[in-house]
This record gives sequence, C-alpha cells and structure tokens, in this order.
Amino acid sequence: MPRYAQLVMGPAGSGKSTYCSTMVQHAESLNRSVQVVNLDPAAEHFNYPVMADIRELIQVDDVMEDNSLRFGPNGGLVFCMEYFANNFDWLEESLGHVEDDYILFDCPGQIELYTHLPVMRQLVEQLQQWEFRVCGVFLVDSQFMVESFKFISGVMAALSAMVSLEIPQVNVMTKMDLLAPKAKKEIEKYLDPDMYSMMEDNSDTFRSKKFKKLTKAICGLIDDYSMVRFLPFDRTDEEGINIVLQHIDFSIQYGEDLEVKEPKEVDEEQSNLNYDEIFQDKVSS
Ligand SMILES: Nc1nc2c(ncn2[C@@H]2O[C@H](COP(=O)(O)OP(=O)(O)OP(=O)(O)O)[C@@H](O)[C@H]2O)c(=O)[nH]1
Ligand SMILES: [Mg+2]
Repeated sequence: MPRYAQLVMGPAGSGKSTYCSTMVQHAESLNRSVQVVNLDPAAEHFNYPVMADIRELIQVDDVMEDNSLRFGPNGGLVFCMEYFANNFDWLEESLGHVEDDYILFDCPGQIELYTHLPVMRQLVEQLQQWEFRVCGVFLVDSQFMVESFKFISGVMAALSAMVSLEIPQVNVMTKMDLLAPKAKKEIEKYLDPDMYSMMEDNSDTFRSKKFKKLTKAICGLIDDYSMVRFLPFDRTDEEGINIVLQHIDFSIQYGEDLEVKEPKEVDEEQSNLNYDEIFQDKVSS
C-alpha cells in the first residue's frame, strides 16, 4: 500500500505553517488522519501537533553559536538541511512504517532550497523509496500578487520548484481572506492567468527593449504549456480548502487503493419484513 505526502513549500511567511494546521483541522472534520512533520530547523512556533520535528535532530541556533562554523541564519539553515540530508535514517525512524498514512512536511522558507540546492530533491527521492507518493504544494502570498510584475516572479519561483523536483505540484495563493472584495476580484485574473494579456498590462513599465522581449518570451512559454495555475486558499472557507485538498489527492491518487468500507449490517428479519410490506403494498394497489 502506498503512503502519501505533501511537501509544503514557498517563500518565507507565505503561510506554510498556517496551511498545515488548517489542513490538519480540515482533515479531522472529514474523519481523516493527517500528520505533520516540521522540517524547519529555525521554527519558533506552530500550532499543530507534530509527528516529528527536525529540531530534535539539529537546530539553527546551535549551528550559529558554533565558533568553528560561524554561520549566519541563512548559511546556518543550509548547513542544517545538508545535515538532515545526510541523516535521513532519523526521519525513517520518526515516520515508522505505517501503511496508508498521509503526512504534510512543513518546509523552511528559504527560496534557495527550491531553486538550486539538492536537499529537497534528495528528500523527494528518499520518500519515494519509502513508497510515498509525493505532491509539492507551493504557496505564494496573495498580498504580493496584486501587480502582474510580482505575479510573474511568483510564477517563476513556483516553476523552479516544479522543474527541480519533478513531482506533481499544486500552486496555492494564500491569505485570500485578507483581500478586500475589490482586490479579490482583481486577483481572479491571476488564478488562471492568460500570460499574454499579463504581458500587455506590463508593457508600459519596461524601460529596456531587451527586457521586454525576455519577459514576453517567458510569458509565452508559461502560457503555451499551461504550466502554472493557482488555487485560492482562504483559511476561513471550508469549501475552498476542500477543493485544494481534492486537487492534491487527485494528483497523488489518494483514495484509489483504499479498502471499500463494508455497509452496516442490516438486521435480516427486519429487511425481509420491509420487502414483504412493499410487495404487499404493490399487490394491493
Ligand atoms: N489572515 C491570514 N493570515 C495568515 C494566513 N496564512 C498565514 N497567515 C499569517 O501570516 C504569517 C506567516 O504565516 P506562517 O504560517 O508562519 O508562514 P510560514 O510560511 O510558515 O513562514 P516561515 O516558516 O517563517 O517561512 C502569520 O502571522 C500568519 O498568522 C491566512 O490564510 N490568512
Ligand atoms: Mg513556518
């Protein structure tokens, strides 16, 4: 039986930890069991119960305090993640061997992890070896998406994670509840974007012809391959949360191998009685 995982990624402060706790609560309301693993060695607080916490293995503060290493916060994080990649047996032990489990991995926000460092890819390959079906969930803060310029850079970040990890990926626009109704309407065009018109919106802002050409080529590429779409995520909207979960479940085929639940046993005498009654009714009418 396969196991299922969501790799929750995205820039710093995009809402990854909040997404994880919201999903856990939502799953609970559906009677599903979803667990969370914290993979952020610099995490200070999150409000979900953890199944495993990378800080048990290594903490950024300890690395930064080490006089022989002398790392700052970002270098410290990279060091921690490389240490983690060399110690996957810690994760294996923490996850156990439960079949059919569903785990969210709350990742750190340093964008370099998703652009060029090999750690996340190594993690994906390792999880796949442990029979996990992994879906990337890339979060982008809707607050930064109200201008098409910023939107294109968000799309590029999501794309770079997609290209480097080679797993199904669902892109999510978070904090939709913070948008004013007018901005919400405005942002709808970014959810299923037509990149060519996005490019036209921007065309006055380009100073250099070369830059305009490059942006046009990027927009064209994204559009031609329909590579990026965003789902809105409003933590107060259960239905919207469910749509996001369904997209992810579909991409990792969650539910296809689940055992069919037996219907409740019906009292045999009672069921016979009902049929008899129906039959009698039919005959007499
Ligand atoms: N209103 C609202 N606030 C949100 C939402 N998601 C996150 N926030 C707020 O945004 C801030 C950052 O959220 P986190 O969930 O910690 O973001 P993160 O991506 O885990 O951040 P890092 O781990 O530091 O990269 C917190 O103050 C959250 O309360 C949302 O859907 N709606
Ligand atoms: Mg976090």
